[in-house]
Amino acid sequence: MRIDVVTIFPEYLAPLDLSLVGKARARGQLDVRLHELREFTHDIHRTVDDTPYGGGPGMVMKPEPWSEALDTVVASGPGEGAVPTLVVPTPSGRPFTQELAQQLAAEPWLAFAPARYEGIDRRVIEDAADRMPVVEVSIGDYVLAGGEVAVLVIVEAVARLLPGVLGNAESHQDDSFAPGRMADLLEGPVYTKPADWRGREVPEVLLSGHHGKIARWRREQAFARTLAHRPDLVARWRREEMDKHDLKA
Ligand SMILES: NC(=O)c1ccno1
Repeated sequence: MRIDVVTIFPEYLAPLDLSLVGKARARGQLDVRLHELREFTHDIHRTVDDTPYGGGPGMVMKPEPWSEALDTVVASGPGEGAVPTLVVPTPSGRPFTQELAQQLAAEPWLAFAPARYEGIDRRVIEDAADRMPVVEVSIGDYVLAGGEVAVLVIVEAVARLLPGVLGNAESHQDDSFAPGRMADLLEGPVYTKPADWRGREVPEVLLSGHHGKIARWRREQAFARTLAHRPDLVARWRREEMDKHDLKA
C-alpha cells in the first residue's frame, strides 16, 4: 500500500517511522510519502489560509495550494489512470470504524488531507471528488486542532490489517469490532504470567487448556463488556434478532 499525506506539519507524522508502521515501511509493505503543503504556495509568506467568506471566526485553508499538492500526488502515481482514495479527517465526516478500516486496508493507495484552522475550502474536496474517491472521516465526536493526529490513528488502524504486518496473522480476527464473530462486540480482558500477581489470580478457565470452555468464557466476557460499555451495540443485536424473527408489528 502507498500512503501520501499532504500537511503543513510533516513533523506531526514522525510516529509513522516507529513501531508497527515503521517496520512495515522498512519491509516495503508500506510506502509512506509526506508532502509539505507550503511547497505548493508561490508567495513570499507561503500563505495557506485566508479569511472565511461570509465572515466568522478563524481562517480557511486556500484551495490553490491544496489543488496543486493533490495534482502532484496523483501525477506521481503509477499512471494508467491510477488515483488514490482521498481520506479527509474531519469532525463532520462519517465515523471511522473497524469496518471502514477494513475497507481502506483493501485499497492500494490512500492519500490524506488533514486540515488545520477552520478547514479546507469546500471546492478542493468537490474538485478532488471529480477525479478520485473521497472519504470524509471522523475519528470521534470531538474537534482537534488539526487532522494530522487523525491521520496517525487511521493509518495505524489500517496498516495493522495489511497482510504480513501483524506477526500473528490471526491477531486482528478477535479484535473488538472485527468482522465475523466479534462484529459489534468489545474484546474481553486478557492475562499473562504470572498466574498470581499481588494476590490477583488469572481466571482458572484460562489455565484449564479446555479450548471450548475458554472460547465460551471469552465470548461471555465480550458480551459483558459490551453490555457495560456499549449498550447501543446491544440494541443493534436486539433489532437484528427481532428482524430475524420478523417481530415487526
Ligand atoms: N474528530 C475528528 O476526526 C477530527 C479531525 C480533525 N479534527 O477533528
